[in-house]
Amino acid sequence: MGHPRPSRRSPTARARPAEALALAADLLQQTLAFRQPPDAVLAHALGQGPRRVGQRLRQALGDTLYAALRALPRWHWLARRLRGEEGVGLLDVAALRADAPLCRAVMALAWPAEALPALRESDPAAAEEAQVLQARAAALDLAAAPKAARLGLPEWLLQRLQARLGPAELPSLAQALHQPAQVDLRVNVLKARRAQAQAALQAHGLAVTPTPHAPHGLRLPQRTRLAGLQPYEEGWIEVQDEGSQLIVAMVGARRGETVVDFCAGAGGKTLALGAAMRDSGRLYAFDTVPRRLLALAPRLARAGLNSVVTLQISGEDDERLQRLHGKADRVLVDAPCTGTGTLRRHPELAWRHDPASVARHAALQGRILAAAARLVRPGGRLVYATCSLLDEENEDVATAFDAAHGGAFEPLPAQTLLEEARVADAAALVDGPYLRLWPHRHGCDGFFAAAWQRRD
Ligand SMILES: C[S@@+](CC[C@H](N)C(=O)[O-])C[C@H]1O[C@@H](n2cnc3c(N)ncnc32)[C@H](O)[C@@H]1O
Repeated sequence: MGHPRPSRRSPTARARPAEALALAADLLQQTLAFRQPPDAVLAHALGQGPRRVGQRLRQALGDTLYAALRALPRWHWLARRLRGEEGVGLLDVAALRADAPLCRAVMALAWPAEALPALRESDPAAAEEAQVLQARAAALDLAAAPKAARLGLPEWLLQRLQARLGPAELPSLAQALHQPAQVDLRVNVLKARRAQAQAALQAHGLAVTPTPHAPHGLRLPQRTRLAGLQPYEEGWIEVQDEGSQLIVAMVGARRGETVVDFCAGAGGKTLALGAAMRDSGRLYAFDTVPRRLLALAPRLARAGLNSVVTLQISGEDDERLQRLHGKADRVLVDAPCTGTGTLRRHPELAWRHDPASVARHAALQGRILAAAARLVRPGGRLVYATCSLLDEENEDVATAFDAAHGGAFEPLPAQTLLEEARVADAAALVDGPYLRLWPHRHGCDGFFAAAWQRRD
């Protein structure tokens, strides 16, 4: 059964200051339609129309939308209990989206304490409403709520994570996934050394420290505007999570080699591979989505990379790939995945995916990995990576590849590859032969990587 589509009108067009919570509810409804990510919903809704929303309210609405998405089943359970509903079941996202008053209550409950002054300033009645709801919710006993509400993640995801980590560790993972992420930077070794970039950023007053593991990484404690700063404008640094940097370290690309970034997207890892190759040899960046590859061009220019060849492919079986069969020294498959390792940054992904989409991704991942493997030369290296937390997209894909290609590809232990790349404390980053990063254990996004060498 279909649900009413959210209004296509810009909410700002009818938002008076007294309607801040209605606007908030509208933002949540639009986000849960999954036509665009929350940042785009916010930019679209608040960035045009009569500017009746002040800067402070804008910021507060953004913070609240993310806070709501991060623990959605908890707010949903509380909101329905406050409506007097007993025995509230699991969150049904489509039903929530269709229920504007419920969305309003969810946003009121999720409104962070530090953002309440901004609400009070622009809409005192809404601030009063939020405070009353929050006080009433504080009197409810969350212990009676389903586990998904207590931990703030969907049931299907919790089941899988619990099977993997056990019940004791699950709450600390859930808590870590609900925290906003820090900002990691990768120093572009073509242009600067890490200490040099750190000093330059500190000169701008930024509290930047080296990342614990990645040799070229720096960490900022929170989101910071980098545009306009000399180290950024001159291409010394690039925003990249430490986990992504560690995946590139596993590829071990060197000067003069032929390297393929099979799922390059907007090229986060391509840029790091190009720097590792000192802009020599040949680096191919493939993707099926042209708009992503287009976004790569200015980033290549800023990073000073000339050796990258971008190619939009129709899919993993594009015939033009045959020319590269058996030729590449290294192939990275940074596969399309559910992104469950990045929920700190993209909390909406928990609500966009379900077991069926996990299965679809796993099937696609297996096909892409098998196709990409054909490009590896004898003695060359293949790396498969995801930013998913789920075995189905990680170990299961690697194991299925072993079963089908074990005669031709020998698994390489991640720890050895990381140590060769001068990654600090590599032993803490691996699980068996694989790189396995968890937000609550390693403080970065969740990542997985497996590597093989093609037998001669
Ligand atoms: C995880 S993202 C890549 C992120 C990128 N490597 C980075 O570091 O910024 C996966 C990418 O795979 C692309 N993709 C999806 N299906 C593909 C296929 N059959 N062959 C190649 N790329 C594909 C998607 O368009 C998406 O950009």
